[in-house]
Amino acid sequence: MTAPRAATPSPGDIDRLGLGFATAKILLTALRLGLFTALAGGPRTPRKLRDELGLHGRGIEDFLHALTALGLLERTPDGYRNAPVARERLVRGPGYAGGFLEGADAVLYPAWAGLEQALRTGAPQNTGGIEDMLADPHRRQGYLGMMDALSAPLAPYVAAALDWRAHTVVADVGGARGNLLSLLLREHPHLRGIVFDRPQNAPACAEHTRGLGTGDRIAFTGGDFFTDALPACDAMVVGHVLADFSEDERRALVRSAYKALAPGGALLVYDPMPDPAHPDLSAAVGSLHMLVMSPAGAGYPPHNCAQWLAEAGFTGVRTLPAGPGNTVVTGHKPKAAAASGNGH
Ligand SMILES: C[S@@+](CC[C@H](N)C(=O)[O-])C[C@H]1O[C@@H](n2cnc3c(N)ncnc32)[C@H](O)[C@@H]1O
Repeated sequence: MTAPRAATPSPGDIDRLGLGFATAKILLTALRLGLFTALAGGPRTPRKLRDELGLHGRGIEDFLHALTALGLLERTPDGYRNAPVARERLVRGPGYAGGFLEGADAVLYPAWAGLEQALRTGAPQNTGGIEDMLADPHRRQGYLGMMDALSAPLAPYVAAALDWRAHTVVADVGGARGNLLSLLLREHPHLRGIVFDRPQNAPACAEHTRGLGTGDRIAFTGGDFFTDALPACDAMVVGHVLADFSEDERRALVRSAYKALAPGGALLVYDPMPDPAHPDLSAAVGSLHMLVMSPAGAGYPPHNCAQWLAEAGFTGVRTLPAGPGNTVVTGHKPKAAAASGNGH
């Protein structure tokens, strides 16, 4: 069977695709400079912006012109001002959508410069591993913000993927600072939660869940999900985690999940799950992030995940789309299963 064809670019599109890095860097640099935030106070001339942002002056007109052509700024007789979308989403403060992009600029952009090298060698192109990053409070905070930005749009899909009335304690394994779990618990007030993650994330989780009003319903367990038992629970979320690791490690984690769940409990996995039969740029890009950022990670087709769950003993395995680039897979531990696992 042949795969459905993706949209065919015109010859003119090819240059635009190839120079996409320039457009990306214009937006990312504007965010890094705090340009949209500076313009929240009203229009500014290029000269005023140069002084406020500490710039040289050369190139500023072209830079502002480009942002205007992108629809992010508007030119007025008093100078440049934010276009409506920039006013709503790119000014630092509530509703700011630039946090993830600022993190992507700092972490992903340099790693993507090594895409060719990653494809040739299979080696990640970032500097330092997760433990280095977690040891640095500033980088850790940026990382946690990026994770929140990636998973928050999936919360409605997670909240709708199971009949949560049948569950009481949900563990979010690799749950970071409890952002997604908080959104789920706010949607289903009878649930209590456990975040299982590296111990370094405990203070951030306590602070973040307190801020979201779920601190009294969420406990934190620190550990290593490859060497420690996972928390006992009757529902478990493993999101944006399996794709960071090799296939053997994913299978091992799914088996640990099965062991920790009570009979009748449910496992929910979400990740970028590119399926070659259905080309999806978001899923493929999400998967390539893992190529350049991790030693063995990659997205995987939904049917592979379904198979790992079935091999571990889960039944009723279902696959559900979860917005651009992500898929949710769920399965249940049979009610008759022994709590300690199925012997696989
Ligand atoms: C990509 S983030 C996903 C966070 C969250 N689930 C989400 O969707 O936003 C992976 C998480 O797994 C945690 N993690 C990585 N290796 C771990 C390990 N060996 N044991 C426990 N947690 C780990 C990281 O600290 C991080 O919070």
